[in-house]
Amino acid sequence: MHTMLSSISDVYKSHPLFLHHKNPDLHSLQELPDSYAWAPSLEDSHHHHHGHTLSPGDDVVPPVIDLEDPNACVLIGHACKTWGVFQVVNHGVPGRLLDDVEFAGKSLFSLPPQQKLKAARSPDGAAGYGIARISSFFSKLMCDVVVEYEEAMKALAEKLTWLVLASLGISKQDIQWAAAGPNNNGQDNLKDASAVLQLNFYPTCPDPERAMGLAAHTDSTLLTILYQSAISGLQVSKEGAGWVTVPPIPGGLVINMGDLMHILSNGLYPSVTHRVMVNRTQQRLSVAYLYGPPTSVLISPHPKVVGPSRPALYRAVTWHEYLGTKAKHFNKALSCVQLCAPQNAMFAEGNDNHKNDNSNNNNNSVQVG
Ligand SMILES: O=C(O)CCC(=O)C(=O)O
Ligand SMILES: [Fe+2]
Repeated sequence: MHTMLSSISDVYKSHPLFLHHKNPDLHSLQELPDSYAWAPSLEDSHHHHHGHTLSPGDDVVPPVIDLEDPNACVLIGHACKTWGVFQVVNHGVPGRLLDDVEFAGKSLFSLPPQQKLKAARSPDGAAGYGIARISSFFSKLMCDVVVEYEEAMKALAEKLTWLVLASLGISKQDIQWAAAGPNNNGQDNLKDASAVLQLNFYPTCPDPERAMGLAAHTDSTLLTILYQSAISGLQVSKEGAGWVTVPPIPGGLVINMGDLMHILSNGLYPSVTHRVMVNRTQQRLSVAYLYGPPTSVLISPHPKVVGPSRPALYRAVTWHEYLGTKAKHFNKALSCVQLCAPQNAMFAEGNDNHKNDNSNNNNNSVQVG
């Protein structure tokens, strides 16, 4: 389920998706339908890639960062570099609001299928009930909570974006599209940022070993704030450790780096690949706040993270264009906007005469669109 916050609906209009519920009533299944049974390779990854290459004492879960810690910025930078994901506590979003949004989401998904389908999302729509790209006339039921939640998420997403960028040495003044405008009382603001609120519901599954809640992907965002309630299921991919479960912590929020941050940071903060496993006995609700820049602003490796020894790895792209690339090429989308092979470019040392410092070229600036 999606609630539309900005011109993302214009983006979706240009990339219609024709998706249908094959089994609208997944609550009553005794057996896994064939259409939900994934290839055996899934089982391999269930059992064999689970932290076995790490020695005891290694970090096996993404860091939990206290946002009131004076050192939070440094901790965030380290987490972005090594994991691409972290959890935050003391983030200022009241536990009561998290409970309310969870309750509202659960009531929404527990409506009879025929009632939910009345709010089905159209192929070119951003709002409505549906599969994956999914919000609604039901939002009336939960309007106050959703509006309050969106406001809280927007404030937190801005704060986190500045912290992530600050950890790269990028300040507010360095991001033109996000700078304070004449109309916002001189307050720094990610002006006209775009966002989508997505509620995901994972029913219990009679055969969780053979099914997938949400397939492995990266988010096409700057960052995503995820509330996963108390039920685990989210896994992130970490080099050397395989799939690692992100354990739910009370009141915690999961922060994922998305593809646009990957591009903006010139690959220093890679977007995290993640997926969701299903559960035999417990249904699961998650609330994702997918946060990005205004959809028509060009995003490219920032001049502060581009230099003679580290040329820009990606070309400039708008979120609008990138979502189109993602719709077409899915997990290959980042490589579609890559400028040169990473082995030639990434952290190349003593090799600078073969490269240009592109920092004055259009491709490397963040422009107001
Ligand atoms: O349900 C989750 O924990 C993750 C959801 C997710 O990855 C997404 O909505 O993009
Ligand atoms: Fe995701």
